[in-house]
Amino acid sequence: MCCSHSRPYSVYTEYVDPNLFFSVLRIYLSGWKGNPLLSEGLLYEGVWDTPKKFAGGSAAQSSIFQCFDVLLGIQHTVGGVPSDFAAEFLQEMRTYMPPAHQSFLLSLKAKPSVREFVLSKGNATLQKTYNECVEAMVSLRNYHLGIVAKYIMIPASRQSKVERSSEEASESESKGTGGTNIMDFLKTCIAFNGNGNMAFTLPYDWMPLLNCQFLTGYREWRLAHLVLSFITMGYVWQDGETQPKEILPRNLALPFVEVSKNLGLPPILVHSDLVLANWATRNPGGTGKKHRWKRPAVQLFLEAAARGRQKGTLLPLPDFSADQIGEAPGRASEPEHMEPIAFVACSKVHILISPLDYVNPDVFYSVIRIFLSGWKDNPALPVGLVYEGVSKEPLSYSGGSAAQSTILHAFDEFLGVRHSKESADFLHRMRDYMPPSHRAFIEDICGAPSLRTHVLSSGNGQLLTAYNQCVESLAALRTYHLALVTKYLITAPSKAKARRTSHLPRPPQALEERGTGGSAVMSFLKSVRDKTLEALLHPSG
Ligand code: HEM
Ligand SMILES: N[C@@H](CC(=O)c1ccccc1NC=O)C(=O)O
Repeated sequence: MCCSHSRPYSVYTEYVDPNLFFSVLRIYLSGWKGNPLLSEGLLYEGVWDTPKKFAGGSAAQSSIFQCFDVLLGIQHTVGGVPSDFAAEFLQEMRTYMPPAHQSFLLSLKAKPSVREFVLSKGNATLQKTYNECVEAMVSLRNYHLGIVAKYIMIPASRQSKVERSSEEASESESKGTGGTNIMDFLKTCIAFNGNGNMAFTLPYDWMPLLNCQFLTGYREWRLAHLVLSFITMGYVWQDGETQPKEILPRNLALPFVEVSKNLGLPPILVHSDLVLANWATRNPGGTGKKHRWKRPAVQLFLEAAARGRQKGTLLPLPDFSADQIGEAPGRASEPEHMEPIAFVACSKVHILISPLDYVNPDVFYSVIRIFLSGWKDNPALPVGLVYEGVSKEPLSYSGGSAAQSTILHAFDEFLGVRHSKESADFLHRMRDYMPPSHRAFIEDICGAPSLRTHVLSSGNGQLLTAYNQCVESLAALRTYHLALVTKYLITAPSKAKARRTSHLPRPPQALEERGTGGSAVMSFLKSVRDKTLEALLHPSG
């Protein structure tokens, strides 16, 4: 199907200058319907007595996409919230097409769609081809989103900056507010898809130089790190592990390094991007607990399979941020409450790991995992990545890993678990990938008097039992995690290899032996679990 090709778009976007398009050409395409500049419409003198409203010229009036939609049985949203009226809009756009095109669409609509035909046949090959066509449409529309961002959103944000700065004249110039407003850019990259989930547009072809001075407040800096890290991972691994990008372009590298320095984080995707910052309130205006449902905000992992370049896979992740554990009953300062707190905390994490069961292990391994991979201890990018404009030498950073989650580090220190030198070295290195306040929190726990020594010296049997329950539940959690890792990293890939055909890309091989954080997975995780058990106290005498 011809839409598997985005070349015609590339040709167009190669020679039309975005600023010229936005500030000179675009107005001549505008109409007088829904246009505040001509809100009453236009009077066609001598033709009609009253002004008429007509929409401006738009590629939505091209019959080709609509034709594919009808053929493939793709249905667009009808009604709903005011901004969600795709079907009505596209229908109206048909009235701007030449009548021959309109009647062609009508004749297509009158027949059963290809979708119905494919469904009725129950033929797997036919279904696969059909799905490829649908995916090609998605890919093309994603590509188009990028074009819209490049030709409208980014020039618009520049213009609003120019308007602002002409008001503030020399003041803003002296502050060096050149480049694109990073927040406008981030908003442009993150768009809502039909399900209300946020999705990304990849800016590889049009990434402007971003100005971080527009970021206000910690939350915005964290959002910037989250988005820039996703774009970076997508960029580096877009063509798979055999052809990683070795240079991160300046327009991405410079703001990413600046944002990272500001936050005290490394310039790579970290656990605090993927999990901790990756949620949003479902209904920001709503009140009451029901309305404050958290959900992952940016969960799109970028996959370059089949040259589509802009596909995505949703990765549902639990949010196991420390604030949830704060809901546990009891007060930390009182020893008798120690058991409920640590126990509830561990079992909460346990519950929160479970939802991962619904992430398909094949998809995780073959599609998603590569985008968590880093450029340290990774044979696919052994020398590291050059951050253009930052350093001539390549820099090495470990990939995103839950070993960067603060919670088990905190429990280990709190309970006095001592790991082997090799595991401890790795885990300590992972602390450099945490937000500095998390690192400091762990250090505070290390600096406090030892709970384990206190329990031992207290001679209090109840306290010792409570302590041991906590250690056991921590070890049980690690045993559970080991089973999860076996399912996702051992069983699934070996089954995938044994199968000859799959719609998924060939599973990557570079990190077969290692975790995305760089550890020697099974021996590391077993040692960490076994050393946890070694912390158990035995009543003396
Ligand atoms: C698909 C699911 C998962 C896989 C395949 C997986 C895999 C791994 C691997 C390979 C490591 C070793 C470190 C590295 O090199 O990256 C690791 C460590 C770790 N993972 Fe997971 N993980 C998964 C989900 C989770 C979840 C949901 C949690 C949430 C609590 C978690 C918590 C940890 C922790 C805390 C460590 C550090 C070792 C420890 O302290 O026990 N993992 N994981
Ligand atoms: N280190 C793991 C992946 C991992 O850490 C992970 C897997 C699923 C969901 C979240 C994860 N890490 C979060 O920071 C791996 O080697 O595949």
